[in-house]
Amino acid sequence: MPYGAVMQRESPRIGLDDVHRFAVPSDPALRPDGGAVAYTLTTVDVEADENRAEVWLAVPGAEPRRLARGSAPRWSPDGRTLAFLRPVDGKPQLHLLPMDGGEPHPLTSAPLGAGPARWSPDGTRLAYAGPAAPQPDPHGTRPAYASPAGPEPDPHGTRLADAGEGLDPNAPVVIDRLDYKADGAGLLRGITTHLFVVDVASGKSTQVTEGDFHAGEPSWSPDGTRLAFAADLEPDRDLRPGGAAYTVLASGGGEPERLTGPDLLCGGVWWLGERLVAAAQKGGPVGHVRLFELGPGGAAEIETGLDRNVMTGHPGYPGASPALLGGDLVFCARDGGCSHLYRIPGGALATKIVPEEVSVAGASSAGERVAYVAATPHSAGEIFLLEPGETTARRLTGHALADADLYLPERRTFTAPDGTLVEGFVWRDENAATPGPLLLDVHGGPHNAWAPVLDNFRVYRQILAARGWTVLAINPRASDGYGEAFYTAAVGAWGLADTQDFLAAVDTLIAEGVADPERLAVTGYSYGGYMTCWLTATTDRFKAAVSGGPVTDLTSMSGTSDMGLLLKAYECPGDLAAQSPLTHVGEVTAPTLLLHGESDDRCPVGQSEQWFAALRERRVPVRLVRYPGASHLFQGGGRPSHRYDYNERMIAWLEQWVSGSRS
Ligand SMILES: CSCC[C@H](NC=O)C(=O)N[C@@H](Cc1ccccc1)C(=O)O
Repeated sequence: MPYGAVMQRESPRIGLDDVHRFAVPSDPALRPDGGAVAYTLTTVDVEADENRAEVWLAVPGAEPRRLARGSAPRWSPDGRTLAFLRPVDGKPQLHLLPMDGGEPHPLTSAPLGAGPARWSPDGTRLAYAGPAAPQPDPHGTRPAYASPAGPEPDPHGTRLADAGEGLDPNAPVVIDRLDYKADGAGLLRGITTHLFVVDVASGKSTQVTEGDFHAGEPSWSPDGTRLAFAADLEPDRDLRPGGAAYTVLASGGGEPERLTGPDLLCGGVWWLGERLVAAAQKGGPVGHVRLFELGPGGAAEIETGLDRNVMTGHPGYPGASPALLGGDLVFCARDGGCSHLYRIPGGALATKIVPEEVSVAGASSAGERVAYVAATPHSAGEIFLLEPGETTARRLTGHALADADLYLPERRTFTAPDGTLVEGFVWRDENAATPGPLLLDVHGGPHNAWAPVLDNFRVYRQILAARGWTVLAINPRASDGYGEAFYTAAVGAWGLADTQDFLAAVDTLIAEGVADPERLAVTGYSYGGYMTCWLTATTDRFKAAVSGGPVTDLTSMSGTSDMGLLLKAYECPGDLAAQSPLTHVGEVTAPTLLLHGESDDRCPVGQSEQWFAALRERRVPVRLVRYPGASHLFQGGGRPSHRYDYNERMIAWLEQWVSGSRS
């Protein structure tokens, strides 16, 4: 599809088919001379029911162009070669694209696939974190890696390991520790993530870390002799949260050298010039991530002057790795629902360098320039370039849905009964009849946040607004972007602490005459699915509910989720039953649609099954829709047909059960 061109649309309003029309850029890489940005563009192949990843190039003043099939482009230090990932026989392998002419050619043939490349400072080697085969099993009982039900296709090829390409799907799986599965990868069967270094000239690959742990993304020392990475090497790491910063010899054969102590839970470490910067939590796994400078004297927190969570970027949690901009540190932190880029000029506090209404999902700097990808109220993602001396970044791409007439979110502040201010966003047609039906939309986490930007999954917001609904997305306490006290305000009090925030916002819109109290509905995913069930079990306000991938029973979650221990010991310490919707399921009357990925290892489908059975037994209208092969993150990277179905069923359910809503 050429730049800017989108398939013809029949209506100026967004429709269900637009789930297939979004083109979403990610992973920008600014050329070392600052003159061009390579990035991944993800589109949908409707026929194949797959997401398609391509490497594109944006040059200021020219139309972006497609370079190659693949993802995760990285420039060589001289700017003449792009390394990127492309699947070969279903496994991501590093390829090289000479930028002064020539075809891309494969560099690696790693048995389990490679990961995104990091060039050595002299451009002779590439490091990556990728899957490593299981260690020999001393008892001889561990089967070779295999997964009977393979996960969804991964167009970027950057997932931990595709454990679905195994040998014997019927082999027993032997489990001795809690970390035997991970959402998205499924059963790990002994596969670990390790660091590899590939010689560019010969293609020879060396595994530089090994052992029973997972190594995080590598970062080169300025002299090219060592790699820094974050990992948890403790033997009982499955029993408590961990993670430390390490360095290891890039040539292989060395032991990792630990740089941080047990007081920091380190999630990433980067060599920025001569500085080693780590992103870590201090004091426990539920709280803000902060930046630390690592030196001979230990780790010193970098003073930003912000009470904001540092966002290094994870699926569903937009952000970017810290980087240098003209010698100053730049990093991402969440503010008011959006991930923003900040710069710390020498000796001063952090300053925001992006507009308020964008959410940054990746950044790359060179000299005094920084390129970033951000969602905006009008687009699910565009590439921007901030030039030296400029305060406004230039948009280099136009991947927004052309000619779509969007309902733009209105930023609102509501006051909870205890006086707490709660922010939210409202989508509605200002000409719609009032009072009208209202859908309360609850985000997951619970430490994620809604942002006032276009979302390539939730087209239901636009469609419902066109049909006279108001969609209300609230950032209640526990949301990210409002300070650490707000972030931790529902620890041990899921549902108990935040219900008032949702109801205060709903009641405000009722009092304003916008929402009809007889036509209220609620939806949400994951923690949002939890809250959907909780609100229908503990109030009688909602006429219908659509609960996606929910947590319904914290007791069974603690032994079945890949994050069960974190949930039980740190998020919901105390009385699990008191915080579980299932305790109150006998009160539910709202017809409920449950939408769940069958391969969800974060909130296993049994959570929906329990809710379904309890409602069905009491003859409350309920339907469970299971998406085969879909992980917890299927809304972002899952099959296009599943994303379409999710939106279609939600709208149909709401219109069926919230009477009088059809315009
Ligand atoms: C400290 S929350 C970590 C859990 C995680 N957050 C980010 O990805 C997550 O998946 N949250 C779920 C709900 C959940 C929370 C804890 C354990 C299992 C599931 C969500 O997306 O809402």
